[in-house]
Amino acid sequence: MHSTARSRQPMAAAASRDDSDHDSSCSSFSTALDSRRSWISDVSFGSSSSISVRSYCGANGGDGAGHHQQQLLKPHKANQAEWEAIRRLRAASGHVRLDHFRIVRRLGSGDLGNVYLCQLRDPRSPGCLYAMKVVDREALAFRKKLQRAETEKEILRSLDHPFLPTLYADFDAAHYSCLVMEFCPGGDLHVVRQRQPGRRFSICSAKFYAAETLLALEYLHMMGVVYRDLKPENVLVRDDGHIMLSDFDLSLKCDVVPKLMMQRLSSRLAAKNAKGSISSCVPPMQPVLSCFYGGGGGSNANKCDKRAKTEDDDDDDADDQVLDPELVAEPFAARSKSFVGTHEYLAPEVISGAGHGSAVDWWALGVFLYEMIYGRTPFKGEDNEKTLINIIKQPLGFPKAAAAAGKELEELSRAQDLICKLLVKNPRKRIGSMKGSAEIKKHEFFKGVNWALIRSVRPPEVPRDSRRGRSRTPAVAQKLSKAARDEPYHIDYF
Ligand SMILES: Nc1ncnc2c1ncn2[C@@H]1O[C@H](COP(=O)(O)OP(=O)(O)OP(=O)(O)O)[C@@H](O)[C@H]1O
Repeated sequence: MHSTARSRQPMAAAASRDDSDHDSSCSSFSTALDSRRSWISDVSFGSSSSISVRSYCGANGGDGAGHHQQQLLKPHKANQAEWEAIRRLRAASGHVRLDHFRIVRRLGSGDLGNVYLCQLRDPRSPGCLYAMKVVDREALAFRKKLQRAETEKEILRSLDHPFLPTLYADFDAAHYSCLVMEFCPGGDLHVVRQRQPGRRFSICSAKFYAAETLLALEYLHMMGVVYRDLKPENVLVRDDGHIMLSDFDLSLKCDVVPKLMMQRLSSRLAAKNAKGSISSCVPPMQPVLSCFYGGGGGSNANKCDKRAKTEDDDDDDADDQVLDPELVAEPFAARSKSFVGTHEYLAPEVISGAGHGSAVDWWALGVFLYEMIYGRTPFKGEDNEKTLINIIKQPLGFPKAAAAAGKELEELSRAQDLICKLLVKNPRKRIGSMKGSAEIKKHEFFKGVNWALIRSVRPPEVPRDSRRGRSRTPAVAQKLSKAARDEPYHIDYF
């Protein structure tokens, strides 16, 4: 259905994506737009107490002391070469500036600006590569999209998670704003999928990518960010094969108040948990998802099934229940009427304009999982308008299973069950809408996923250079001659 990666490039024109407030009625849909393109027509609402965009520094930012502190506090990046190189630079020059970098090539273009691969001119940091997003503030102000760029910057500054981008530095140069982030050499999941047999991921690969994406969304929700633009094109692959969710210009930032939710638990299980014995299918220090390695998983899974059944049986015994508190940090109060996202991934409540919150990300996770497994999105119509009608009206269906059998078939039916629960049209009845990610993580499809150690799992695919143990640095960037290091930079390069 989506023949090539090219056909899914965002279109250049984006009349409907701006910061202006707009009634989110269906009449504003442009059916000519690429259905894979993200866009926004924004009316945010809600009680002012529930939505507040926090400002981390002055409007024009710059790599100054204002948010220095914030950029130094990235525990996940401790000892990482790229991070250390930027820290050294800051210590030596006080600021990070455009002329500290050499642009290697353009990585891509988005609605807001261009992204370049670049490297530091500092000879002490050979091979440190970065992705620099450059936006022309004057042009954006003219197109009324400056606020989106500011929101993206603000969100990026606040992130520190292995599956989300690290903002190493941000600064202004003339009327350009530059964001220096991690470079992902593995491309995006849309492109990666095109390379798979039948242009579909295996269930195990889909499970891996969905699990990491779920963790990224969980963290974002905990930070009060509703992502609103999940699609394979926005899931980039790092040099180690793990994912990085990118592109936050459509995200909604709001306050989140963590809640203690009480869940019913059998007294036996509660006692077990209290002793530190956590119910899990995978032994605590086993950094694998069994299905990625074939062997060994089956027996584990069987045991797990049996244990789960025993616990379920316990749960059925109402006299034997205790209440177990569970911390849920989900931006339940977030509400927006923006018509925002990518057509094929829009949740029904976005289309109806009834107002939406964080449940839109769980809907999008369902579409994402569906597309990874079946190679197409579930409600795609002949044009954008038909796609939107299908999302609202068409019941969810699955293509006939191809040659799946045995364990693969079992996994497929678990995946289908999760997709059904994520693609519930009523957001209040959708999985995740009551207890956030915790509810989804417990679904049978993710049985065996060691959430805490998924970072140590070998991903389904690792970008070629790193797998061979070579530097992932492209040849062009590996050795920077003195002349290249010192060559003047031209702001009109952009
Ligand atoms: N950190 C990165 N590493 C490698 N490539 C990147 C990185 N960030 C972005 N890119 C590439 O640059 C392109 C443009 O990125 P950007 O975040 O501006 O946009 P986008 O998703 O296309 O934009 P939008 O949806 O906002 O129009 C992406 O499609 C991706 O291919």
